[in-house]
Amino acid sequence: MKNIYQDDSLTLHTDLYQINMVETYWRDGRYKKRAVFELFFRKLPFGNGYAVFAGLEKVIQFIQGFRFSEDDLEYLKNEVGYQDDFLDYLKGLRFTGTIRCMKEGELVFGNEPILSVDAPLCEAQLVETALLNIINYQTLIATKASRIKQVLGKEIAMEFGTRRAQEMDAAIWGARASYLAGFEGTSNVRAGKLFQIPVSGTHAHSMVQAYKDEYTAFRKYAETHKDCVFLVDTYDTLKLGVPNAIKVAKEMGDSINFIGIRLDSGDLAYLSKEARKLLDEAGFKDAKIVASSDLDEYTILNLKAQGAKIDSWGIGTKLITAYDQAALGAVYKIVSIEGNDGKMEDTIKISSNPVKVTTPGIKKVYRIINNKNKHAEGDYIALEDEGLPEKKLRMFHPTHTYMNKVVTNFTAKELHEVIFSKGDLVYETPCLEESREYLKQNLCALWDEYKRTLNPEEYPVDLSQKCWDNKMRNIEEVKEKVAEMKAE
Ligand SMILES: Nc1ncnc2c1ncn2[C@@H]1O[C@H](COP(=O)(O)OP(=O)(O)OP(=O)(O)O)[C@@H](O)[C@H]1O
Ligand SMILES: O=P(O)(O)OC[C@H]1O[C@H](OP(=O)(O)OP(=O)(O)O)[C@H](O)[C@@H]1O
Ligand SMILES: O=C(O)c1cccnc1
Repeated sequence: MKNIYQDDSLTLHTDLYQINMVETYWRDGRYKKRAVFELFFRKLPFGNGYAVFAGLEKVIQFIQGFRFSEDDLEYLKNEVGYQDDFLDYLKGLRFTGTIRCMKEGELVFGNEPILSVDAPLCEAQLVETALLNIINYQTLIATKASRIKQVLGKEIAMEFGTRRAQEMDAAIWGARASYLAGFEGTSNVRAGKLFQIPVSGTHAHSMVQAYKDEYTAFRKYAETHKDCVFLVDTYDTLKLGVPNAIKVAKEMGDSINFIGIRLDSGDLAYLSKEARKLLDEAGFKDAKIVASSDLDEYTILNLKAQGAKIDSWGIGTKLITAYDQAALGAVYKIVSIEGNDGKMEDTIKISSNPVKVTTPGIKKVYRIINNKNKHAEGDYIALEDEGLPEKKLRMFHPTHTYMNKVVTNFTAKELHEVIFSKGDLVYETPCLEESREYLKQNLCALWDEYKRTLNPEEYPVDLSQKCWDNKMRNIEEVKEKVAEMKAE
């Protein structure tokens, strides 16, 4: 069936309720009220000690292209039933607000604003869904990839997940997030082209099956390619696969670059150790062993503990689908709104679950770096307009306030950059390589205790005294108001 509408804009990449709320604000005349929303997640994914922020580049693309197309408006009129006057308003709508955000490759923790949108209420509301969609996925995959890299150290990690990804966009942006997080490359050629990520690849079992035997398949491949990694597990890894790879490598000599072999099934520890012996005995001490097959940080760690002789790792399904945790759970919450007198007023959401009570007010996030050892002491969230003490900073846990410390001789690094100012892009986006390097530096400044993959220490994310007092005051005020409303 031919679709009558073009997929020519991303602005409708939102939930219907956002447009419905916007219609209410617009008809009520409230739509231009200044509002500030913050995007954050509550709990670190995978039980990790940190998350890696990714998604800003796509957020920028989305905001720059934010406008309803003629086709979008036609659809909203014909199929959803909005009226012409409201559609006229939507037609002229552009993003005119200010966005502050952490840089890609920043380390991020629970309950701290990654991004804030300060814009007319309608605009801030309409971008929510897309921003969450982008950041939730890319940050999740970057974090998973970083966990895997923590286990691998300097060993090569290749992203192989496209065929198992949740559709094409996920494959592309997941490959980018993995590279940002320290992977050495991807098998996805389009991601390579779009983001200048190194691409590499071996060959599949189908090629061996197409030629019926490994010797012919490897030989034909070697006659057509300089760099060769032969997949040796189609029939019998140690009796047929590896010997055939060695035979072809010897025959072809310097006319090929025999990089090594790939194992994709069976006992990867045992097979890699035995294959290593065969390759060494044949004089191919530099030949590498690549492994793939449902790998993740747990299997890799276990294979290493078994003394597996694997040099390079192809990682697909469990990375690109964030197999053990499907969503990051980031949310977008309003923290301040312009009141009738034009002044900004804090807003709070109360919940019976204490972790779901939001922190009101426009805030800044600082990373407190110890000047002596250059490591992070924790993150400090302060109200936008409060100054930071220069000499002595008291940090305390926002829930367990008895957990506290005084930090001296520190540098407070503000983590938000202004990305859009009054609708204009003012941020110079670093290239992917720079963001990748930035993450490496950030990880160096994080104590190992937060980086281990199993039961890491909890990194402090603290509120300033003013921010904490303000939250408590807001909670009391709302409780009083609720009590009054109940009494009426
Ligand atoms: N020595 C090992 N220790 C722990 N896990 C291993 C070891 N060797 C392989 N694995 C993992 O065990 C799983 C084996 O998967 P499975 O039995 O489904 O198939 P396979 O051996 O890969 O064969 P096939 O691809 O033909 O299904 C994979 O996740 C692999 O990473
Ligand atoms: O295991 P993953 O981490 O998801 O890595 C990607 C997988 O994709 C390929 O298998 P597939 O069976 O799709 O094709 P093949 O015939 O090339 O083995 C490859 O051999 C890996 O096993
Ligand atoms: O190049 C490979 O070996 C590869 C690429 C994608 C998926 N599986 C394997």
